[in-house]
Order: sequence, then structure tokens, then C-alpha cells
Amino acid sequence: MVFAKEDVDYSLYLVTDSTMLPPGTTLCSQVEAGLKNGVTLVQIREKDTETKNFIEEALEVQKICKKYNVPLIINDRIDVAMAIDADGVHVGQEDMPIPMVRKLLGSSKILGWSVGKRSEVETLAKWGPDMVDYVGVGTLFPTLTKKNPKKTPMGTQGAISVLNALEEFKATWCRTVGIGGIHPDNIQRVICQCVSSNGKRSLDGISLVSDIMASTDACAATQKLKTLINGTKYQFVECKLDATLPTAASIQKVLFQVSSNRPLVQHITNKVHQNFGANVTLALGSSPIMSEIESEVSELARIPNASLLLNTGTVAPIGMLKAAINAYNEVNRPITFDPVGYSATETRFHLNNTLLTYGQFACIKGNYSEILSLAELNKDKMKGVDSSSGDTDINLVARATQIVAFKYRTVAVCTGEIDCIADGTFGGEYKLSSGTAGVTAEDIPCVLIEDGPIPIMGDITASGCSLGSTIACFIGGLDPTGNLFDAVVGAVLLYKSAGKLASTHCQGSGSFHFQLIDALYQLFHENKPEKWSASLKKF
Ligand SMILES: Cc1nc(C(=O)O)sc1CCOP(=O)(O)O
Ligand SMILES: C=C1C=NC(C(F)(F)F)=NC1=N
Ligand SMILES: [Mg+2]
Repeated sequence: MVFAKEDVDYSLYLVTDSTMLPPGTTLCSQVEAGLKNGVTLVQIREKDTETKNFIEEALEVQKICKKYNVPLIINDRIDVAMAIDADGVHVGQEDMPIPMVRKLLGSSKILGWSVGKRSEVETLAKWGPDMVDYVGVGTLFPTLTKKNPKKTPMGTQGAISVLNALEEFKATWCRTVGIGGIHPDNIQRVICQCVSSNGKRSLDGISLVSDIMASTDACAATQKLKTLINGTKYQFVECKLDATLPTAASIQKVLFQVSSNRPLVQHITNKVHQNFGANVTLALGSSPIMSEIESEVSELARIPNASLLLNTGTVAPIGMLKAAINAYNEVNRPITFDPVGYSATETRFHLNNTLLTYGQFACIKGNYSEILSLAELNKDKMKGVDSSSGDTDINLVARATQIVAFKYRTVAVCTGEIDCIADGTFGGEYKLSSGTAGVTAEDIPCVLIEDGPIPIMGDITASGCSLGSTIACFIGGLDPTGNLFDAVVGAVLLYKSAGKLASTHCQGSGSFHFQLIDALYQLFHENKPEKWSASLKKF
């Protein structure tokens, strides 16, 4: 039986491994459980099996695949694939070169290649449409399944680079599956975030080993995966994700919700910011907790209206940070991420990138240089955003904010004299094999907030960090019917207006500190956004 290549369904691609079978299961029983519950493609990958045994197993699995009309791919062993007339072969970079494999297999068989770099995509594009039919894009996340892991996990951002390369080199025929450490807790984020920058391509499928092969209930495991893959909505916070331009009325509603829900705002932040951040949080009718205890983070995340502010100014132990991200993601409670000094040093760059790949953030906030780095637009450090005339290139900053929002499916905030806020959540929508229907970063909603220069804002500690506290209060205080974009825009508008108000009353940076808390307190409790001095306009 020959499968027409365009008919291959890559959506749930099971790769076998008989070294991890739970007691009472066999290679065939796990594969059958998968096929019965929606696995769409199977690959036998048995690195340590002798040829005779490999062929016997492959023939048995092939029989089952035929029953479910699902193609069977053989990993590495082209000889075995030919011997049993399998439907295709998958090879890695260190295996037999693709053109040779293609020559042996003939044109009708499915040929897959493990790919992780742009240069590898460039090569497959040069070979043209008759060579590689699909690529395994990975290793996405840490995994114990691949014995000698040569590749460091690339995360969703690495997969996006491969998708972008496929678009850049016009390998439109080539399908893609993500692989490596994929499980129910990250599968929706993978599908949602892994979209090419031109919005035209997302992954065609998800490939995994242990989630099914090592499962004591492979039927249930497969059903769970199927549900997540076929879903269309990724609700990563308990609130509405649709971006409508905020109004004074919609922001007033946010403040009502915050004051009635009194969110618990957990700060994992730098020491300088802790005290001021706690006071800002209290001024906004919320309750701060400055905890960095790994063992309690799950309990805190489950407190009603819990909200996490993750500020990497001084670094808490990475294990604690990862545990916090997991804990809040697990219960769909919001995380506001402030990657302080994002690319200032190798250490910060690596740490922040690791955290960015580790979970989903409701909001990512940074200053001009941090956001430009996150958007990979600050290649030439000299240029920066302040052009020679000294005024900021707000178009560059807004574009960078939109790119960050788009890449991470989050609400991105870029702070400066003019603040930019962009909504890249797409309402939490996601779909395999096609991206955002060609919607690109510059098409997503973006607003600018200004209130003239407030130079003294830069003369106090933790002014930027405390905007993070304000955002975390507003997002945390939302009802499930509340709107994420309204909350973030409302927080920035309030904070900018309070800064302006405080700067007119203070005698210096000391009194400015307290005046800022007073101004936040007054404006919040008065709750008349139409009277706030900062202006909001669509970019
Ligand atoms: C077979 C394989 N290839 C990878 C790659 O990165 O190319 S990672 C991997 C193992 C994936 O197993 P699990 O789903 O259990 O994490
Ligand atoms: C190393 C591998 C990488 N990717 C894939 C697949 F997901 F099938 F593309 N299979 C492999 N054996
Ligand atoms: Mg291989």
C-alpha cells in the first residue's frame, strides 16, 4: 500500500522505544493503544535491537498499522524499511545522506530528516521537493529518551527559527513535526507559539515517545494528547484574551475587579525592588508576598486571584524560578515577566532565554534595550533607539514590542518616555499546519501611552520594576470575564499618570518615592480613568 504524500497526517506522530515499556505492556500493545486513540503516524525507532529481531517487530507493527490505515516509518534502518516495504524512513544528520536514501527508497516513499539549524533547512531546500518530505524539529525541551543528547533544547523560539528558514528558503512542500520533551503541559504552548514570523506556517504535527510508550495507560495518554492537539483555544490565564482597544470604562471595570478581588501578588524579584514593590502593591488594594520558597509556590498559585511577578534583577535559584513558572502555568494563573538586563551579560541572556522557553507569560515587560534585544532588533548596539537627534525612534520601539508579543503569544510592554503595549495573544487561538493566516507582528494591536517626560522617574530605585508590580496586580485581580489587554494597558496608564502627578508635588527623589505611592493610591481608589493625565493612542 502506498500513501500519497499529501495525505499523510503528521498531527500525532508516535515514535516507538521498547526500552521504556511499563510491565504488562509490549511494543505492539502500546502502538495499538495509540492507533486506536488517534495516533496518525508511527515510526519504529529501536536503537539497540538486533536486525533479525528488529524485522520481526517491524513486521508485527506494520500489520497493526495497516489495520488502522496509518503509515509506518522506520528510523535509521533503510535496509529494514526496504525489506518489509515500509512506507518511509526517518534519518538524522549523522545517518546516510538524504540523496542516497532517496535513491534507495524511490520517489513514492516518505522521507523524514532531523533538523535543528537554518543551514540544514538551506540544504534541504537546495535538494528540492523530491528529497525531504518532512522534518523533525527538535530537540524542543529536555528529554531523557534520546540517550546521548547532542543538541541543547531549542525551545519554541528555536522551532520558530526553523519554520522561518523553511519560509525563507521557500521549502513550501516540506512538512514539520516538533519533537523532544513534549507532554500535555507544554503541547498547546508549542502549537500556539511555533508559528513562522510571516504567520503562514505552524507545525504540522507533534511527535513524541515517552508520553505514550512509557505510559501505563497509553489509551488515556493518547486521548489526552489528541484533545489538546485538536483544541483551538489555549487559555493560559483565567481571563479573556481578545484584544479590543481599551476605553476609560473598560479600565474602570478592571480597577473595580482588582479592588474587590484583592489579588495575592507573589514577587520573585530583586532585593532593591522588594520593599517598594510591596508598598505599590498595597497602594493598589492588593496583597504582596515576597516568597522564594520552592515548596510553597504551588500552594500560593492556588490562592484565588494569585498573580506572579518574575523579575530577574537579582537571580533567585533557577530551580525555584522554573518551579514558580510551572506552578502558575499549571493553574492558569498569570505571570508577569521582567527580564531585567536581558542581554546585558551572557549570564542574564542565557537565564532569561531559559525561563522564556520554560513556560507561558501573560505579560513580558522591559525597557527599550531589553525589548529590542528580545525582538533581536538591537544587533547594532550603537544605533540603539535614540537617534542622533536624541529623540526616540518610536516606530522601531513599537515594532520591537509587537515582535516580542507575537513571538511569545503574550502582551508585551516596552517602557520609556513613551510606553508601547502590544497584544500577541491572538485570543489564545492555535492551529496545526497553518499559522495565523498570514497575520504578522506588525498587524497585531499596539497602543502608545505618553504623558511627557518625567525625568525624576529615573532618579529612584525600582520605578520600572514597580510598574511590573502594578501590572501583576491588575492582571491578578481580573475576574474570568476580565480582559488581559485592558488590565495591562490600564496598569501602564495609571502608573504613568501617577508618576506625572507625583513629579509635580515632590521636592526631590526622596519625596518622589512617597509621592508616587500616594498618587497610585489616590488614582486607584478614586478610579476615574477618564481624568488620568496620560494619553492613550493606537499605534
Ligand atoms: C527521537 C528523538 N529525536 C529528538 C530530536 O531532537 O531529534 S528528541 C527524541 C526523543 C523524544 O522523546 P520524548 O517524546 O520522550 O521526549
Ligand atoms: C531523531 C528524530 C527526530 N525527529 C523524528 C520525527 F519526529 F519523527 F520527525 N524522529 C526521530 N527519530
Ligand atoms: Mg538517527
